[in-house]
Amino acid sequence: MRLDGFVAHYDLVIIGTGSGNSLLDPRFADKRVALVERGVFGGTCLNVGCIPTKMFVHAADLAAVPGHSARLGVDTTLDGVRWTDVRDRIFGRIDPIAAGGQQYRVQHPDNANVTVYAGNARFTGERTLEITPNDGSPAETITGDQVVLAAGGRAVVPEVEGIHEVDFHTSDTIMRIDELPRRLVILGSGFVAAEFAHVFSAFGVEVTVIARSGALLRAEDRDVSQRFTELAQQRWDVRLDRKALRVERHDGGIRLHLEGPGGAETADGDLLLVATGRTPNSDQLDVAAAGIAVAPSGHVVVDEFQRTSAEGVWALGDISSPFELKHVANHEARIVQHNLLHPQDLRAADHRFVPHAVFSSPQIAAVGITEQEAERRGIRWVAATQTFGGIAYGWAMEDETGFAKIIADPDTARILGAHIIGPQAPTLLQPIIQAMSFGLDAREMARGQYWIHPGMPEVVENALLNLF
Ligand SMILES: Cc1cc2nc3c(=O)[nH]c(=O)nc-3n(C[C@H](O)[C@H](O)[C@H](O)COP(=O)(O)OP(=O)(O)OC[C@H]3O[C@@H](n4cnc5c(N)ncnc54)[C@H](O)[C@@H]3O)c2cc1C
Ligand SMILES: NC(=O)c1ccc[n+]([C@@H]2O[C@H](COP(=O)([O-])OP(=O)(O)OC[C@H]3O[C@@H](n4cnc5c(N)ncnc54)[C@H](O)[C@@H]3O)[C@@H](O)[C@H]2O)c1
Repeated sequence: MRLDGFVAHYDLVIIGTGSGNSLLDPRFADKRVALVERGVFGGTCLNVGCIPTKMFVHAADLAAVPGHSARLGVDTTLDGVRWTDVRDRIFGRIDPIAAGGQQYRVQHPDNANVTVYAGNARFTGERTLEITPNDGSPAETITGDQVVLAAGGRAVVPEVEGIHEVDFHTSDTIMRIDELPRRLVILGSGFVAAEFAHVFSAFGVEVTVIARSGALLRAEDRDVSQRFTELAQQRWDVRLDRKALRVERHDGGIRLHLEGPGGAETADGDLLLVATGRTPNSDQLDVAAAGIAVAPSGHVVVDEFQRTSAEGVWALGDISSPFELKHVANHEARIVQHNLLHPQDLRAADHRFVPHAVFSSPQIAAVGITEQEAERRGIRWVAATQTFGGIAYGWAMEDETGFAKIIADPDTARILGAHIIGPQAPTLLQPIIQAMSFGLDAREMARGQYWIHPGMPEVVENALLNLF
């Protein structure tokens, strides 16, 4: 039993068990640590993000095979998609990992120094947090010499009239539904929209995508975004330049009222997926009460060492990073880990060449600047493009839509950016990330090594050769 007014003090308090959980290793064994998690242990990527989505994408890629194999002379048919089997296989593998991770921290002797709080943390003062346990027991106050904010973000729900009166989904819930809908309306046209549109359409669902702007994935290089939009229009009902005005229940599902170039219109679906971005959880943590500065976007402000504006408070991952990507959260976790252990030898995070990939169909991967950005920032550049169809493996596949574009500095030949749309795009991008990170220039990269023939990386080799 805790006495009234009891405050538990720790050397280190970590809020969030996504990337936050990976901070702890045997080097922290002599420290008293509190680990606070209000939701499912393991955070977004494991439970509702990268991992399950890519497991669905893999299944969707298999379901999509009959759509493109016949023109190569291989007739296949899709006999069916056992949605609940797909779903249960995925979460039957993921849920035990989350449960096992929690059990390890709570019960294993390795973690004798760690106290796990299953509850919501909120700052009430400098490095002072009130924890409201999930089980309804009384709130507790804890303090820490060091505090790490790894509390991530959450899906944003836009202010569309009636949205809270219908049963809409976000990426948190759509993967656990009990049956496939006949029709799915997706509001938004970014990462989540592109990946789920592919998954559900490959599984036979009629998908409508509602975009505010004139293209899908418009943060990508303009040619990539345009190509993706053209291809999407062949598979899905894509509505561009639409404003969502109102949503209502209709015919057992939903009806979205839109305003577009052609005036008023509606989009009907059995389910609505809201995919309009994410916001950091800094507000719910009440970081202002601890004197922690926040940017207008809601991201906690950090310096190059991942320190916040408050003494002894660090932040990493989606709560402070506008990239909102797991590899960035992982990198920042390693930096915070080092800096906690070596306060006299702080390391800076490296955000120079942060890549991303969209696991839709086709796949997209990019790193560095776009031509549009180079123009905006007054950077001199040269760009070259290579189609997949123009190299042996892509030609063999009869790929007619994929390409790789590489942007370089005309004087130094340093690579400034790369944008790939087509099969295996994330894998093909990796050597370019490596070249940028280690300062290998485009000429050297193209000519100073062998490229396996006829391997798909020849698309990168030829884009590089086309540059100079
Ligand atoms: C559908 C989807 C697909 C994605 N796919 C990819 C991908 O393919 N590749 C990629 O790089 N990134 C992907 N991401 C992004 C990636 O998941 C995130 O960047 C990453 O998980 C962020 O990690 P984090 O540790 O910062 O936060 P999280 O993993 O979100 O962890 C934060 C934890 O803090 C807890 N928490 C929050 N507030 C409190 C509080 N007040 N008290 C106690 N606990 C709290 C939360 O419950 C959560 O468990 C995807 C995201 C989504 C939504
Ligand atoms: N493969 C990956 O790495 C991956 C996959 C999924 C998600 N994620 C991460 O999760 C984050 C969230 O993904 P997301 O797709 O929700 O966000 P996003 O920022 O990629 O896209 C949001 C979309 O919603 C639109 N939008 C915003 N407000 C709107 C409104 N009021 N009405 C209509 N449309 C509106 C935007 O124009 C944009 O198209 C991303 O930032 C990404 O970093 C990454």
